[in-house]
Amino acid sequence: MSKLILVRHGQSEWNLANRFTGWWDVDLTDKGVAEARAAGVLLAAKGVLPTIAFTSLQTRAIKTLNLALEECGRLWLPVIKDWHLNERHYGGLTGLDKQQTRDKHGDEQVHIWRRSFDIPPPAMEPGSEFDLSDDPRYAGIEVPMAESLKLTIERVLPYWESAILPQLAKGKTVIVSAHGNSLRALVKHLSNISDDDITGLEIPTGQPIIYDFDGTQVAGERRYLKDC
Ligand SMILES: O=C(O)[C@@H](CO)OP(=O)(O)O
Repeated sequence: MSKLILVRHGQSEWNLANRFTGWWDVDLTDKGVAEARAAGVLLAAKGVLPTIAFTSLQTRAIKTLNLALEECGRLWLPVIKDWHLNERHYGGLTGLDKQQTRDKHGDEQVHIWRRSFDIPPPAMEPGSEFDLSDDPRYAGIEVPMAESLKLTIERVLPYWESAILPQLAKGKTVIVSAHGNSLRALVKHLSNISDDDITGLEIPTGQPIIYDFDGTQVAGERRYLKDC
Protein backbone atom coordinates (compact mmCIF):
# COMPACT_ATOMS: atom_id res chain seq x y z
CA MET A 1 0.00 0.00 0.00
CA SER A 2 1.51 3.35 -0.98
CA LYS A 3 0.70 6.70 0.61
CA LEU A 4 0.06 10.20 -0.63
CA ILE A 5 0.77 13.14 1.68
CA LEU A 6 -0.68 16.52 0.69
CA VAL A 7 0.44 19.61 2.54
CA ARG A 8 -0.55 23.22 1.96
CA HIS A 9 2.30 25.68 2.57
CA GLY A 10 2.51 27.35 5.98
CA GLN A 11 1.09 30.85 6.48
CA SER A 12 2.46 33.25 3.85
CA GLU A 13 3.11 36.98 4.15
CA TRP A 14 0.04 37.68 2.04
CA ASN A 15 -2.14 35.18 3.92
CA LEU A 16 -1.29 37.31 6.94
CA ALA A 17 -1.78 40.62 5.08
CA ASN A 18 -5.09 39.32 3.63
CA ARG A 19 -4.10 40.01 0.01
CA PHE A 20 -5.04 37.97 -3.08
CA THR A 21 -1.87 36.05 -3.94
CA GLY A 22 -2.22 33.42 -6.68
CA TRP A 23 0.99 33.09 -8.70
CA TRP A 24 2.69 36.05 -6.98
CA ASP A 25 5.72 34.77 -5.09
CA VAL A 26 5.62 35.61 -1.40
CA ASP A 27 7.59 34.13 1.47
CA LEU A 28 6.45 32.34 4.62
CA THR A 29 5.87 34.27 7.84
CA ASP A 30 7.51 33.10 11.08
CA LYS A 31 4.24 31.33 11.87
CA GLY A 32 4.36 29.69 8.42
CA VAL A 33 7.90 28.45 9.07
CA ALA A 34 6.76 26.99 12.41
CA GLU A 35 3.77 25.29 10.72
CA ALA A 36 6.04 23.77 8.07
CA ARG A 37 8.47 22.47 10.68
CA ALA A 38 5.59 21.07 12.74
CA ALA A 39 4.35 19.18 9.66
CA GLY A 40 7.76 17.51 9.38
CA VAL A 41 7.85 16.69 13.09
CA LEU A 42 4.42 15.05 12.71
CA LEU A 43 5.56 12.99 9.71
CA ALA A 44 8.50 11.70 11.76
CA ALA A 45 6.35 11.05 14.86
CA LYS A 46 3.79 9.07 12.84
CA GLY A 47 6.49 7.23 10.89
CA VAL A 48 5.07 8.43 7.55
CA LEU A 49 8.31 9.16 5.73
CA PRO A 50 8.13 10.34 2.13
CA THR A 51 10.35 8.74 -0.51
CA ILE A 52 9.74 11.29 -3.30
CA ALA A 53 8.55 14.91 -3.27
CA PHE A 54 6.66 17.22 -5.60
CA THR A 55 6.14 20.94 -5.24
CA SER A 56 5.29 24.08 -7.25
CA LEU A 57 7.63 26.80 -8.52
CA GLN A 58 6.57 29.09 -5.66
CA THR A 59 8.80 29.92 -2.70
CA ARG A 60 6.17 29.37 -0.02
CA ALA A 61 5.52 25.77 -1.10
CA ILE A 62 9.20 24.98 -1.78
CA LYS A 63 10.27 26.30 1.64
CA THR A 64 7.45 24.44 3.38
CA LEU A 65 8.62 21.24 1.73
CA ASN A 66 12.26 21.82 2.65
CA LEU A 67 11.47 22.64 6.28
CA ALA A 68 9.20 19.62 6.65
CA LEU A 69 11.75 17.32 5.01
CA GLU A 70 14.49 18.69 7.24
CA GLU A 71 12.45 17.92 10.36
CA CYS A 72 11.82 14.33 9.28
CA GLY A 73 15.41 13.75 8.13
CA ARG A 74 14.59 13.56 4.42
CA LEU A 75 16.26 16.62 2.88
CA TRP A 76 18.06 14.21 0.57
CA LEU A 77 14.89 13.16 -1.28
CA PRO A 78 14.47 13.72 -5.00
CA VAL A 79 12.25 16.80 -5.43
CA ILE A 80 10.34 17.62 -8.61
CA LYS A 81 9.22 21.24 -8.98
CA ASP A 82 6.56 22.00 -11.55
CA TRP A 83 4.33 24.98 -12.35
CA HIS A 84 1.30 22.70 -12.74
CA LEU A 85 1.18 22.58 -8.92
CA ASN A 86 1.18 26.40 -8.59
CA GLU A 87 -1.64 28.21 -6.83
CA ARG A 88 -4.69 29.15 -8.92
CA HIS A 89 -3.90 32.40 -10.81
CA TYR A 90 -5.86 35.28 -9.24
CA GLY A 91 -5.83 37.46 -12.36
CA GLY A 92 -6.56 41.16 -11.85
CA LEU A 93 -7.28 40.60 -8.15
CA THR A 94 -3.62 39.72 -7.47
CA GLY A 95 -2.16 42.02 -4.84
CA LEU A 96 -5.50 43.54 -3.77
CA ASP A 97 -6.62 43.57 -0.15
CA LYS A 98 -9.44 41.02 0.30
CA GLN A 99 -11.46 43.19 2.69
CA GLN A 100 -11.15 46.33 0.56
CA THR A 101 -12.27 44.28 -2.46
CA ARG A 102 -15.33 43.12 -0.46
CA ASP A 103 -16.10 46.71 0.54
CA LYS A 104 -15.93 47.75 -3.12
CA HIS A 105 -17.64 44.81 -4.89
CA GLY A 106 -19.69 43.20 -2.10
CA ASP A 107 -19.30 39.92 -0.17
CA GLU A 108 -21.22 37.87 -2.71
CA GLN A 109 -19.12 38.90 -5.70
CA VAL A 110 -15.88 38.29 -3.81
CA HIS A 111 -17.13 34.88 -2.65
CA ILE A 112 -17.89 34.01 -6.29
CA TRP A 113 -14.39 35.04 -7.35
CA ARG A 114 -12.81 33.11 -4.48
CA ARG A 115 -14.86 29.94 -4.34
CA SER A 116 -17.13 29.46 -7.38
CA PHE A 117 -16.22 26.39 -9.40
CA ASP A 118 -16.00 27.85 -12.88
CA ILE A 119 -16.17 31.66 -12.73
CA PRO A 120 -12.65 33.08 -13.05
CA PRO A 121 -11.66 36.38 -11.46
CA PRO A 122 -11.17 39.36 -13.82
CA ALA A 123 -8.15 38.87 -16.10
CA MET A 124 -4.82 40.45 -15.27
CA GLU A 125 -3.85 43.39 -17.48
CA PRO A 126 -0.79 42.36 -19.53
CA GLY A 127 2.26 44.28 -18.27
CA SER A 128 0.66 44.99 -14.88
CA GLU A 129 3.00 45.09 -11.89
CA PHE A 130 2.02 41.49 -11.01
CA ASP A 131 2.32 40.04 -14.55
CA LEU A 132 4.84 37.17 -14.34
CA SER A 133 5.00 36.41 -18.08
CA ASP A 134 8.68 37.46 -18.20
CA ASP A 135 9.74 35.67 -15.02
CA PRO A 136 12.56 33.28 -16.00
CA ARG A 137 11.03 30.42 -14.04
CA TYR A 138 8.08 30.45 -16.47
CA ALA A 139 10.19 30.57 -19.65
CA GLY A 140 8.37 28.60 -22.35
CA ILE A 141 5.13 28.50 -20.35
CA GLU A 142 2.04 30.47 -21.23
CA VAL A 143 1.35 32.16 -17.89
CA PRO A 144 -2.43 32.33 -17.37
CA MET A 145 -4.11 35.72 -16.99
CA ALA A 146 -6.73 34.33 -14.51
CA GLU A 147 -7.91 30.88 -13.42
CA SER A 148 -11.12 29.51 -11.92
CA LEU A 149 -10.93 26.29 -9.90
CA LYS A 150 -12.12 24.48 -13.03
CA LEU A 151 -9.22 25.85 -15.07
CA THR A 152 -6.84 24.96 -12.24
CA ILE A 153 -8.13 21.38 -12.29
CA GLU A 154 -7.57 21.28 -16.05
CA ARG A 155 -3.81 21.75 -15.54
CA VAL A 156 -3.37 19.96 -12.17
CA LEU A 157 -5.06 16.68 -13.13
CA PRO A 158 -3.04 15.85 -16.27
CA TYR A 159 0.11 16.44 -14.21
CA TRP A 160 -1.25 14.26 -11.42
CA GLU A 161 -1.91 11.46 -13.88
CA SER A 162 1.33 11.68 -15.84
CA ALA A 163 3.85 12.50 -13.09
CA ILE A 164 2.56 11.74 -9.59
CA LEU A 165 0.30 8.71 -9.98
CA PRO A 166 3.08 6.59 -11.59
CA GLN A 167 5.16 7.10 -8.43
CA LEU A 168 2.32 5.80 -6.27
CA ALA A 169 1.98 2.84 -8.61
CA LYS A 170 5.66 2.07 -7.89
CA GLY A 171 4.90 1.95 -4.16
CA LYS A 172 6.46 5.29 -3.27
CA THR A 173 5.36 7.46 -0.36
CA VAL A 174 4.71 10.72 -2.19
CA ILE A 175 4.59 14.16 -0.57
CA VAL A 176 3.05 17.07 -2.51
CA SER A 177 3.67 20.53 -1.03
CA ALA A 178 1.36 22.96 -2.80
CA HIS A 179 -1.39 25.55 -2.37
CA GLY A 180 -4.95 26.04 -1.14
CA ASN A 181 -6.53 25.82 -4.57
CA SER A 182 -4.15 23.47 -6.42
CA LEU A 183 -4.75 21.06 -3.51
CA ARG A 184 -8.53 21.66 -3.61
CA ALA A 185 -8.29 20.60 -7.26
CA LEU A 186 -6.57 17.34 -6.31
CA VAL A 187 -8.78 16.60 -3.31
CA LYS A 188 -11.92 17.21 -5.42
CA HIS A 189 -10.72 14.51 -7.80
CA LEU A 190 -9.43 12.03 -5.20
CA SER A 191 -12.42 12.30 -2.85
CA ASN A 192 -14.94 12.60 -5.69
CA ILE A 193 -16.40 15.89 -4.44
CA SER A 194 -19.12 17.53 -6.54
CA ASP A 195 -18.75 20.93 -8.24
CA ASP A 196 -21.25 22.34 -5.71
CA ASP A 197 -19.70 20.83 -2.59
CA ILE A 198 -16.11 21.82 -3.42
CA THR A 199 -17.03 25.47 -2.82
CA GLY A 200 -17.23 24.67 0.92
CA LEU A 201 -13.90 22.84 1.23
CA GLU A 202 -11.00 24.72 2.82
CA ILE A 203 -7.50 23.26 3.19
CA PRO A 204 -5.68 24.45 6.34
CA THR A 205 -2.02 25.57 6.16
CA GLY A 206 0.71 23.14 7.24
CA GLN A 207 -1.62 20.26 8.07
CA PRO A 208 -0.66 17.02 6.25
CA ILE A 209 -3.54 15.12 4.61
CA ILE A 210 -3.09 11.40 3.92
CA TYR A 211 -4.56 9.09 1.30
CA ASP A 212 -3.73 5.37 1.08
CA PHE A 213 -3.31 3.93 -2.39
CA ASP A 214 -3.60 0.42 -3.68
CA GLY A 215 -1.68 0.60 -6.96
CA THR A 216 -3.18 3.67 -8.61
CA GLN A 217 -6.58 3.44 -6.91
CA VAL A 218 -7.45 5.53 -3.86
CA ALA A 219 -7.84 2.86 -1.20
CA GLY A 220 -8.96 4.92 1.71
CA GLU A 221 -10.64 8.00 3.08
CA ARG A 222 -8.97 11.39 3.24
CA ARG A 223 -7.54 11.81 6.74
CA TYR A 224 -5.52 14.43 8.57
CA LEU A 225 -2.27 12.85 9.71
CA LYS A 226 -2.71 14.40 13.18
CA ASP A 227 -5.85 12.21 13.59
CA CYS A 228 -4.25 8.94 12.38
O1 LIG B 1 -4.78 34.41 -2.17
C1 LIG B 1 -4.70 33.25 -2.62
O2 LIG B 1 -3.98 32.94 -3.58
C2 LIG B 1 -5.55 32.14 -2.02
C3 LIG B 1 -4.79 31.27 -1.06
O3 LIG B 1 -4.22 31.94 -0.01
O4 LIG B 1 -6.63 32.72 -1.33
P1 LIG B 1 -8.13 32.18 -1.33
O5 LIG B 1 -8.40 31.73 0.07
O6 LIG B 1 -8.94 33.39 -1.70
O7 LIG B 1 -8.25 31.08 -2.35
